[in-house]
Amino acid sequence: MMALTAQQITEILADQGLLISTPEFKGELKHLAYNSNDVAPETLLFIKGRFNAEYLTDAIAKGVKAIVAPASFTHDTDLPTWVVDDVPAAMSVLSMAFYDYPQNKLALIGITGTKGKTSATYMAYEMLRVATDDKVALSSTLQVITGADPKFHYRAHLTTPESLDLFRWMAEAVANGMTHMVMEVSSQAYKMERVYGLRFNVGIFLNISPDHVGENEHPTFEDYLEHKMMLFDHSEQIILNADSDHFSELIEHAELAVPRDGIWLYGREDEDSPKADVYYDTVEADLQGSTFAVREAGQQAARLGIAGDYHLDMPGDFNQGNAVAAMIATRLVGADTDAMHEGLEVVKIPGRMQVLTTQNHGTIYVDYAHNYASIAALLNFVRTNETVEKLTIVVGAPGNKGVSRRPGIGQAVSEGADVVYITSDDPQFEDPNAIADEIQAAITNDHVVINREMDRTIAISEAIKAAGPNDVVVLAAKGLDEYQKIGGVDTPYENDWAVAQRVVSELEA
Ligand SMILES: CC(=O)N[C@H]1[C@@H](OP(=O)(O)OP(=O)(O)OC[C@H]2O[C@@H](n3ccc(=O)[nH]c3=O)[C@H](O)[C@@H]2O)O[C@H](CO)[C@@H](O)[C@@H]1O[C@H](C)C(=O)N[C@@H](C)C(=O)N[C@H](CCC(=O)O)C(=O)O
Ligand SMILES: Nc1ncnc2c1ncn2[C@@H]1O[C@H](COP(=O)(O)OP(=O)(O)OP(=O)(O)O)[C@@H](O)[C@H]1O
Repeated sequence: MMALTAQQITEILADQGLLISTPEFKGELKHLAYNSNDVAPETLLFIKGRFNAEYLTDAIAKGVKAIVAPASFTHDTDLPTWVVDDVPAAMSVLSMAFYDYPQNKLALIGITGTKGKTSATYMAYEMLRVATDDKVALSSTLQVITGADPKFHYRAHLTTPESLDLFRWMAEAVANGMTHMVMEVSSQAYKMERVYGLRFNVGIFLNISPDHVGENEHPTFEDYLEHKMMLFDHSEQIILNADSDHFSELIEHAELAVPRDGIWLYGREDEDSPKADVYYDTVEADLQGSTFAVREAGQQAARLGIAGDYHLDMPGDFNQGNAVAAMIATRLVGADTDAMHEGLEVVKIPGRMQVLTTQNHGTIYVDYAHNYASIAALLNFVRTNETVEKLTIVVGAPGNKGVSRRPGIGQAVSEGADVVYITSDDPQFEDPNAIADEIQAAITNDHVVINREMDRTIAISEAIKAAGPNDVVVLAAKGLDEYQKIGGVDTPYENDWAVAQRVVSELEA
């Protein structure tokens, strides 16, 4: 049974330089929690975030045995308390000890980037499933997977879980015989110390663009970038996109963290990528997927042995870069090229670049793109296909969240689309029409035909009806979300994919 003695707790916290004071307590703790609702007898509770005094009363009623708290947390109980400098950091180091350092029994890949984390994570996961005969765990925005049996597949709540949950899941993965794990690492994970003290065998840095700046996120872009780059400091080997914005800052930081022969740069052939080790280029592409060639430049890269042509059964030229990063990572943890070929043939990512091909209404994409960088990348990809006549996008922006994304969405539409249906997307407490005004204000290209329809189902239906056989309709930003957040309530919504399928089957019956 998993447990920590009071002495172990004191030693670990002192070793990490986190300890301010130790209780006179000699017992053992058999459960860890950061939420009062999760307290059982013999629990050590972490007091973090905007912890309310009532939660402690609740925890005491449930039999909490001791707490780890910041100096600022005062309470008039005689509960044994470890006072620490930094509770999230303490929670991470104590959780890994409690679960007996499961990360040491897993080859661990961490993936960061403004865009493509989920996609690259699922690609690496599929390749490693083949390579390890299904002994790979996964942690992503969509799901956590700790075993091949679907009973070990959980719905995720955060991109990177709280440290306590992460180490518990890792331990479950180890107990289930998993040997590898792939996980998304958000900048928030570093900021909130959810991965404090965790080392990755391989860290992937996909790209960085302005996003995630605002209330509850990062105060500035520099803060966002700094936290993302912390993955370099915690990785044995680094895979870095040579075409990323801010590349010179990225490589400078990476080289401080890891020797050059532990850094793998990848880039697109035609981008003039600065001295990449691995180059890739499109051989053939259509609206469903692509074949791309991988070339190794120089002796270091040749050690990988992954040169050749690969087929990715998923659209979007940006997904080739995600795939190459994932390929290098899986190679470094033991996958062979057969596993890569097979994994890339089968990978599907819920709500990301899902394609519906119709007879008379062209090709429809359901995709999660929801900021300038991702919508621009998506529209640009469709544009490069010469058979496409009219490009329509259905898009909105959420209320009370990511407000700075609205002009970016308008700009991407202005640059790339022929027709737009501006609609609602989780309006919350705002008026969707006012949000639409902000998007519309940034559509300065007269060529773009603008429609406004705040009922998302109707907007999708009209966009598809108006599309001809050589057109493309992009349903952006909601992926497979099955609700609209309206006035604080998750209001059921059919989901973009289901609406599109229904509309197409009605039209083409
Ligand atoms: C900024 C941030 O990381 N916030 C997270 C953090 O909030 P917090 O510590 O302030 O928690 P809180 O909800 O105020 O509650 C305080 C404490 O009281 C406890 N509590 C609460 C209720 C109760 O009845 N009893 C009780 O004990 C809570 O468990 C918590 O420990 O801990 C909560 C759970 O413990 C998280 O749900 C919450 O994520 C918020 C909701 C969130 O969505 N964060 C976003 C910004 C985020 O982290 N996003 C990134 C992705 C970004 C990207 O794409 O790059 C991510 O990794 O997901
Ligand atoms: N490398 C990339 N560059 C630009 N856009 C991308 C890239 N990869 C994916 N996208 C676009 O971004 C969308 C989100 O992709 P994905 O979910 O993989 O990213 P993410 O980093 O997990 O995003 P988020 O942090 O928003 O959850 C995709 O649906 C696609 O439109």
